[in-house]
Amino acid sequence: MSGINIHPSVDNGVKAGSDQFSGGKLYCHCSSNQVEVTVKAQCMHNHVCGCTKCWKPSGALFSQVAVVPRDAVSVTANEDKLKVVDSSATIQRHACQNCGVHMFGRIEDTSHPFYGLDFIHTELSSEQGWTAPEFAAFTSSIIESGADPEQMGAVRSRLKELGLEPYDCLSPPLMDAIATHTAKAKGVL
Ligand SMILES: N[C@@H](CCC(=O)N[C@@H](CS)C(=O)NCC(=O)O)C(=O)O
Ligand SMILES: [Zn+2]
Ligand SMILES: [Zn+2]
Repeated sequence: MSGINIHPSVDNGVKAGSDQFSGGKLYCHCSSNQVEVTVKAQCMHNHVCGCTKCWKPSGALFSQVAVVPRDAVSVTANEDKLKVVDSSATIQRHACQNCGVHMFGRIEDTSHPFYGLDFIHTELSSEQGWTAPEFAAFTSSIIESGADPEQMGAVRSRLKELGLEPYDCLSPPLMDAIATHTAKAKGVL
């Protein structure tokens, strides 16, 4: 054990996903009347995120977050418990008002590069087979939640040991995809 709690889903090693997997149900942490979200798709671009906005389980330095097509996501129980955490954010994070867990994040701006994709935390599902996290995003942002800046070398080493290359924004392929979208929107590509 390293003593560094990246996220419970990866702290004992990153488990590979399954090609046959096609989705599952997500549940909030309430002991009764749980919010249930049904996801009818395998996830993509799973990663750990160090930013202050993504929901992290208690004790974890990072969130684990992936995307799925928004039309594959539906709230199938106790939708009345959900509320958008910050309506001014690009990603509208729908959280259970009782336990605080974020059930899905949605982009409503149709011009956004990631419009059409919802953000989900696959550890809210008991099913195995979700695509595994592939990299670490917004690593430096963990400091904004109170992580010791002196610890960053050890955190980045641990991420590399787990095969989660640390970046301080998104991964290069995703940053390239965003820039390509922006360039096309501006007409320079
Ligand atoms: N340093 C900031 C970074 C926040 C940030 O930009 N988060 C990324 C990754 S989730 C993002 O795309 N945010 C859009 C949003 O939260 O709506 C923080 O930690 O709060
Ligand atoms: Zn709840
Ligand atoms: Zn984030």
